[in-house]
Amino acid sequence: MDDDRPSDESSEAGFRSGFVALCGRPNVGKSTLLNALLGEELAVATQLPQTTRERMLGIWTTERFQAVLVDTPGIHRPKSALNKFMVDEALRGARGVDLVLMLAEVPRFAPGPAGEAAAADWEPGPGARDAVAQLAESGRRMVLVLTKCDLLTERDLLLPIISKWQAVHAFDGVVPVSALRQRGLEALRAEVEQALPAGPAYYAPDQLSDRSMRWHAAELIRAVLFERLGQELPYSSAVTISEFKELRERDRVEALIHVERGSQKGIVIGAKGRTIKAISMGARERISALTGRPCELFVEVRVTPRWTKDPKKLDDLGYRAGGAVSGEGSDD
Ligand SMILES: Nc1nc2c(ncn2[C@@H]2O[C@H](COP(=O)(O)OP(=O)(O)OP(=O)(O)O)[C@@H](O)[C@H]2O)c(=O)[nH]1
Repeated sequence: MDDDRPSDESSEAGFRSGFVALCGRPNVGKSTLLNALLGEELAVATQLPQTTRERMLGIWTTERFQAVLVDTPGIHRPKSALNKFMVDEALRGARGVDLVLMLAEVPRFAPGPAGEAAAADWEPGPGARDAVAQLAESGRRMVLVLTKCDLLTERDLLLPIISKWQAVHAFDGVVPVSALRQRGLEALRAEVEQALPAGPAYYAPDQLSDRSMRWHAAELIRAVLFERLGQELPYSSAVTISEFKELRERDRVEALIHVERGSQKGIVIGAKGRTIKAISMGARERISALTGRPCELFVEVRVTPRWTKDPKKLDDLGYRAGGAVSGEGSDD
């Protein structure tokens, strides 16, 4: 990345700073890890794969370093224009960083001898291997982060899993974590610190993300929408904010949920408007928790036919290639 930091003579000797990409297949737990490291719900984390659509910078500042975390959409084989956009975003996110964290979920095995036998035969899947191969092309330092380790039935299985991964790629380090249980985060912190070059912070120490509250509000509404309707409304919805006003006592937010068909609009609204009401209430609480202020939220549902298929409509809804990270146009 271009170094556009102002020279800061007052920066502490020994302070480090730089960029770290969080990469991996969809649903491996990138957003949950980012939120665990930052201690806030900044990135949308749901049970459904591919809920992260655009890159966002999470700013992780400690006494010793500032790591600018690039949360990328999952790397997968794209079919639609939206999916292609997401994969391009992920690979773009890995370019020019100081460290790539390749996240992979630990495999799950039954306890006992049957599980041990299955573990002996286990190999990382073709999708994850593809992702590693694509990321390796960036030539960056790459650490494997084995996620969701709380789901591992026996700790003894960890070493064989790690050696199978090391046969796929010579990673610069391997860190098992559980973001949900806050385990392994210290070891990860040490890996990150070690990979960052000496230099002053890029952002103010209290800044948590490069995105506006407006953007986070749309993401949080999308998170609630996915949680409530994920199975019924897979990936055909988008959220835009038509107004975000900071009033004296509260924020006033007007949002549009875009779906592709009239029938989907009916699902989002629900019988007697119950679903949309529940979505608004849930999202209002989450926005308030992030801003620390009361929030008044108005949500409307609009049909935008075929928006996931049409690059022009993606652009209109804010999924703009390369536009997610400010000042990075020269990377494209
Ligand atoms: N048990 C367990 N579940 C986890 C952990 N981390 C994440 N999960 C769950 O895994 C699911 C996916 O997590 P996300 O953080 O949304 O994954 P992601 O990689 O950002 O997903 P994409 O949006 O597809 O890129 C969610 O249901 C999380 O609660 C963990 O440490 N342990």
